[in-house]
Amino acid sequence: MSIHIGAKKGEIAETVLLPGDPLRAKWIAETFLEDITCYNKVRNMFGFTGTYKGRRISVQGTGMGVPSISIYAHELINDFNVKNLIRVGSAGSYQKNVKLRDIVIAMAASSTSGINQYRFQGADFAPTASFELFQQAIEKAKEKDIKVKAGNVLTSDEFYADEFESYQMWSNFGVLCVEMETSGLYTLAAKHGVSALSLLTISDSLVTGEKTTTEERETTFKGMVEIALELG
Ligand SMILES: O=P(O)(O)O[C@H]1O[C@H](CO)[C@@H](O)[C@H]1O
Ligand SMILES: O=c1cc[nH]c(=O)[nH]1
Repeated sequence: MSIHIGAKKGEIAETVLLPGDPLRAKWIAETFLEDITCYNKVRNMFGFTGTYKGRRISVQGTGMGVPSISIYAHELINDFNVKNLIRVGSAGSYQKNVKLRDIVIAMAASSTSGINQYRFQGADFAPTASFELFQQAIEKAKEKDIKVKAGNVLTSDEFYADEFESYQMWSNFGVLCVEMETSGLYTLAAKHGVSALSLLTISDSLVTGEKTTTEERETTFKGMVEIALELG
């Protein structure tokens, strides 16, 4: 057991799916996995282990933002020996051609989060996806005939920006969408020599103002999860 994860050694698989929302973790476990056990209820940040096509896999809620996912990623890697960390999150589109429910694979994550500025003493670190997981995700998406987009995403420290139009700068530099965790996840994976990938489903668009419902954010996004479950 670690500070935030109430599992015993061996109860968490080497590959873990990481939704921000703990209820999405529950939905993923109940919908896709067999023989599930709930190994974590600390702070209601549910974690489950089960099997998918005979392979052991876990799914752990991370909460929102870089500080929260950093706690879970740190403990999963250091206390539970997790090797593949695959985020399955929602994101807001920054581009006209990135539409509601599109799947975006984060090749890299720009960020407004201060932690890497502090960590690298003002220099820039480029948090990038695991090439192996990225390649696998592209292949699996092709096999399943699921369309994906891939590129740079923004990991933001704020959901509600003071200036709504501030998204334009990132959009002008080709950033596909905004979410709140990937930069932290990729940085910790690099630090500890493990693999990470973020798959994101577009839940709303800053360009058009369209939105999915709360229920959809909790319990849909099936395509992204079907790809993620095959990785590692
Ligand atoms: O749907 P999740 O995985 O939580 O991801 C996105 O949704 C949350 C904001 O509503 C942030 O955590 C953001 O990254
Ligand atoms: O972080 C997020 C997630 C979804 N939509 C946004 O606008 N921001």
